[in-house]
Amino acid sequence: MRPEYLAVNKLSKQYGNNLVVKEVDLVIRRGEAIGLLGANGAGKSTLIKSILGLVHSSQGSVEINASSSYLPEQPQMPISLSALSLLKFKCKTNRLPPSSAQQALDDVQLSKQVRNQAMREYSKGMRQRTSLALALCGEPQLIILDEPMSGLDALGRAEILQLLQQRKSAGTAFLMSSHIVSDMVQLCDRVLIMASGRVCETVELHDHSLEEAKDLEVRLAQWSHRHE
Ligand SMILES: Nc1ncnc2c1ncn2[C@@H]1O[C@H](COP(=O)(O)OP(=O)(O)OP(=O)(O)O)[C@@H](O)[C@H]1O
Repeated sequence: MRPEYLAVNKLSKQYGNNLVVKEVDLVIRRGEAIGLLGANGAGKSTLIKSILGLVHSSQGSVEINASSSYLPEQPQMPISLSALSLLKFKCKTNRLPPSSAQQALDDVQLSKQVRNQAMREYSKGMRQRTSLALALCGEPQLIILDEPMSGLDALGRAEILQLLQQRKSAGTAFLMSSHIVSDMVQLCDRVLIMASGRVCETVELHDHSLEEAKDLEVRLAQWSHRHE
């Protein structure tokens, strides 16, 4: 059996009296991609932050047995730097070969000219590609992505999806939240539908077809209505 990269057991998170993540169980193995789907406020980002220890979980346990990286929903970028300087800095602090910086920026298709400009001059899509390059740089075994396609146009989404699929085929594991069901269906093996902090249903994907995407949309709408 493929190694377990992430094991989450009965994880809960409470803000004041508000229980926003409720007893979530989750296992991700090498080469698996798991999607988190849910309406605004369902608890996806809080679950991700609790897994990463960025917020203290109220209950439960998390085991990560892999090198990992994280793309936040709203990355804070040092905009006076260029993407290349930022990636080179990451390589230095993580003891990665300097060539990994150029490689990651090639992978996300940020042009040679743009990667040398200060990020304050970037469009939203260029910033998102830079954030993705940061998450992919050094080829971590487990990559956690909170809304990775945010700000990308249709072609950009297709390019990034293809890149993530290649990494997955090579054994990288993913946990990804997104509102774009069609993207999620193309990459993921399983999708966890969340509503009011709880995983209401786990949907296994088989042929990654349009029909599976439509079925997922219907299930998401049903669960989200029940928890309004
Ligand atoms: N720092 C915080 N303090 C108090 N409540 C919070 C905090 N962060 C999030 N919440 C609450 O937790 C709940 C879940 O929020 P979360 O951001 O995890 O949802 P989400 O599913 O990621 O939503 P979206 O799709 O809009 O990004 C919401 O009710 C939100 O108001």
